[in-house]
Amino acid sequence: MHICVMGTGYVGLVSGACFAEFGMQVTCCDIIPEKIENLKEGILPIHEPGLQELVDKGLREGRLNFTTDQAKAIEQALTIFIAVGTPAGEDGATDMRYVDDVADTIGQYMHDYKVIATKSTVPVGTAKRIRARIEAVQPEPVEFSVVSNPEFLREGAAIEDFMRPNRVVIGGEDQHALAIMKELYSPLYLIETPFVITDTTTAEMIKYAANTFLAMKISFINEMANLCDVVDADVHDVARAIGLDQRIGRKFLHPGPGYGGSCFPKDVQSLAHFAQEAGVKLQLATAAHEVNQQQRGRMVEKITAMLDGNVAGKTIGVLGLSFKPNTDDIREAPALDIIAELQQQGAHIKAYDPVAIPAAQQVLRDVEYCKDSYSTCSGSDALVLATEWNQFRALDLKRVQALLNQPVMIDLRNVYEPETMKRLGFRYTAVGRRSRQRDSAN
Ligand SMILES: NC(=O)c1ccc[n+]([C@@H]2O[C@H](COP(=O)([O-])OP(=O)(O)OC[C@H]3O[C@@H](n4cnc5c(N)ncnc54)[C@H](O)[C@@H]3O)[C@@H](O)[C@H]2O)c1
Ligand SMILES: O=c1ccn([C@@H]2O[C@H](COP(=O)(O)OP(=O)(O)O[C@H]3O[C@H](CO)[C@@H](O)[C@H](O)[C@H]3O)[C@@H](O)[C@H]2O)c(=O)[nH]1
Repeated sequence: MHICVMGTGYVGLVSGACFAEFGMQVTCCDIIPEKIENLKEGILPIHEPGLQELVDKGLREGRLNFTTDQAKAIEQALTIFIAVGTPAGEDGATDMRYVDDVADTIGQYMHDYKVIATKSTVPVGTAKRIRARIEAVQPEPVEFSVVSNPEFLREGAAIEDFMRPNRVVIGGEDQHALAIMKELYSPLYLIETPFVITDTTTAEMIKYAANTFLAMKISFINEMANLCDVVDADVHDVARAIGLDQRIGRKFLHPGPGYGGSCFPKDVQSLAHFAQEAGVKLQLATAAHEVNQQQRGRMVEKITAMLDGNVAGKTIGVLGLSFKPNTDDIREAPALDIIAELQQQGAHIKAYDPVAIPAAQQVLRDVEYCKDSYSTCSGSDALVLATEWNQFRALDLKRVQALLNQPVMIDLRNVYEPETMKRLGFRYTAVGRRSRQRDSAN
């Protein structure tokens, strides 16, 4: 089956490469010519484990193509996936311009029946909006189906998430389109993937409900961690113990500097915004967002407190710039806001990230970018662990201590054990970790 994917960001590239791996004939389109020229040569715009191998294979075996020729790609395909960005607009509303443009392009170049499947995260009502736009620009009326097929992949684990999803959600209004969609995902039946088949509006709603619930879990544990800090309890034990209750679950209860990335921050706000437009006030979504915003400020306070209340003139080494490990994506990365605030307060910043430095250089000025963790420590008055890349989990702590001007570490991802750090002679703080020796009963 021939499919066309509109957009070569994370979702477009991963979906395209994975559908090609499933045996489909895939054409990925973008409006940025140099991106497409690079992709034709196998040069990827993003760092995602496993993606290079899949793209190389798809190109080599002729199942994966890249083009700016949208007319031809639309003409050839039976199913067209929309995978363009839906960034936050004003007041948390979703900026729909890219989705609208794609719908117009599809309408213009469509000459026979197509299934138009939205993978972008879009506000409730978008399927109807896409239908109306296509009908308005079609040169002559041609039948088509609009389907909502939200994507749940995580950056850094995108291939695995696409190939072995917890579920596939397909929202559609007619059986013919649903049958075509099920056929596309048929390899997943072999691994007994649950399919949720529903209407388009419900499918659109599911994506926001999932992301907002996960964001709420993170904000909840961050609030618990902040309280643990004050009452000297240990949030790891709290998270583990509550998570062992299967009704709660252990995942997404890691405290830290708050969630970042291109999804949770914008999607939580977008849900609250379109709910409000529908006359419904979503207090939990709003609270999750507010807690998340405040968490970054709290991290700055933690760092400042470890430097005697004043960072002016001090050098702070920061490990990790991307919003999470295994990606070079810095969209809404907590590290960036924290660095900007520390700079505002007069600190000099040294920073290292395994892959995100080129992206960070575009937005963060006056940072001394380093070649590895140890050169970041050298001459710094404190070390901040901002993103939990694996290589930061296994630092030679004796060497770190020797290189720092003073043995101060602020671990925003709770990678190290407070007691071990204390034993090694560090002045160490984390997020919600108990700092004094445990009771003898423990
Ligand atoms: N990033 C993720 O992990 C993830 C996961 C699930 C869902 N989503 C959702 O998927 C969507 C895409 O996210 P992303 O991170 O891949 O986006 P992105 O912004 O990284 O990439 C979007 C791409 O679309 C291209 N584009 C814009 N207009 C176009 C047009 N008219 N025709 C063809 N291409 C066009 C852009 O040039 C860009 O390359 C968003 O709605 C996002 O919320 C993202
Ligand atoms: O216990 C946790 C788990 C995550 N995070 C943070 O939350 C953010 C998002 O992490 P994650 O969900 O792993 O990455 P994303 O790639 O943003 O994926 C989310 O957003 C995607 C886009 O909608 C969805 O497809 C995924 O299902 C959803 O997990 C990151 O800043 C993490 O550091 C925490 O602070 N604590």
